[in-house]
Amino acid sequence: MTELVVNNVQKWLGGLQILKGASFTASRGAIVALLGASGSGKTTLLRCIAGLEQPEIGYIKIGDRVALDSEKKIALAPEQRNIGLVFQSYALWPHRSVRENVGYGLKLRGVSSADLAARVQIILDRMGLGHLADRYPHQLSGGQQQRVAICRALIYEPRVLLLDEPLSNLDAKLREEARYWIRKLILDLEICAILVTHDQTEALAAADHILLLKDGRIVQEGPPHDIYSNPNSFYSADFLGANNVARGAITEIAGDRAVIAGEGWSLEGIVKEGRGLAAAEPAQAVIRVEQLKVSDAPGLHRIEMELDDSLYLGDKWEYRLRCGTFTAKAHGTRPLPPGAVWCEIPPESVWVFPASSAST
Ligand SMILES: Nc1ncnc2c1ncn2[C@@H]1O[C@H](COP(=O)(O)OP(=O)(O)OP(=O)(O)O)[C@@H](O)[C@H]1O
Repeated sequence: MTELVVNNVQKWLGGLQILKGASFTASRGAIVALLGASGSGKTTLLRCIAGLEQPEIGYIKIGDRVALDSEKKIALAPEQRNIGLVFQSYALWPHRSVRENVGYGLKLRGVSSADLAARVQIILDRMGLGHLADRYPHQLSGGQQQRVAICRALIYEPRVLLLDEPLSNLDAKLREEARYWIRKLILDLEICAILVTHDQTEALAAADHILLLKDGRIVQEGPPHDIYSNPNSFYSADFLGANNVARGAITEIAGDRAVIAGEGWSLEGIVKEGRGLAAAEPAQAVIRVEQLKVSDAPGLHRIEMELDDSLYLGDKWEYRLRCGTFTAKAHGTRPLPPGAVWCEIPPESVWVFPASSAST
């Protein structure tokens, strides 16, 4: 069931157009990640949904209420929108206890103290914070503070939960745990969540649907697996994953197959974005690091490369490889001596784009 409709949202700030027509829908029991480089407009879009920014153009519906309709001059205030907001900084009140932090919004809305106490206790217990109700924020760990911030947003029973980089203040281990339990919580509560992140791993792991933003536009959207395995532009391909990028020129092209080559190397690949690709034109290819397989013998789709070094990464080894002007990384389970190796690069994993598509 659709809980959030965002249509053609356009926003100017300081004379610049920051959002250039964002449209998407989100359903109950699903997490949509707004992913993109710094400055791509993720937070601005979230703030427009929350009502903290007012777009000059656009339409936003939350549940069954129209929150924004620029044509009809409708713009609901944040507290009328039935949303919960969690900020990166958590924004807890330092001089209020956990119980007061979570319940304060309800108190302002005139909820009776008995009802308020019961609702606060239920949500704190649910999040494993019941025993910390009388503590103050400075007496809590970062992870606990984050849970309090989420309780405070959920206490209103919002239709849509908006999360702005909620995990970025946690250390790496806590972050992994937090994205698991936040996902579980949202699925259990069957609410709709919009998660702003610049961390691709977080978006891939936590979201059901990713919107990839660039310069105020959604340049690709889809389930994490689709975005990862079928990027529609160089930006999408290069933003996600760990990649090797080969820059050269097209030497052959027929349909969706092309050969890209540079000084001392040549690779067969598939054309992911045909616009502007022709023989002799500059081009670039993205190859996910995990697609390269290093071996010691020639074979189908194997090219000879020079192995410069093997770096120990703990759970694997990283090989630094070179073939003319093409340099690459690959992974393996053991260190290899420097020298000539054969590297298997299947054409399906060599995604060819025009050189100019770096900026689109
Ligand atoms: N009040 C403002 N006045 C002018 N420009 C602004 C204002 N707020 C944001 N911007 C600009 O809007 C663009 C988008 O900012 P936004 O914070 O939405 O990006 P973001 O994708 O969330 O980035 P980050 O990951 O760094 O938080 C940036 O170029 C930013 O400098």
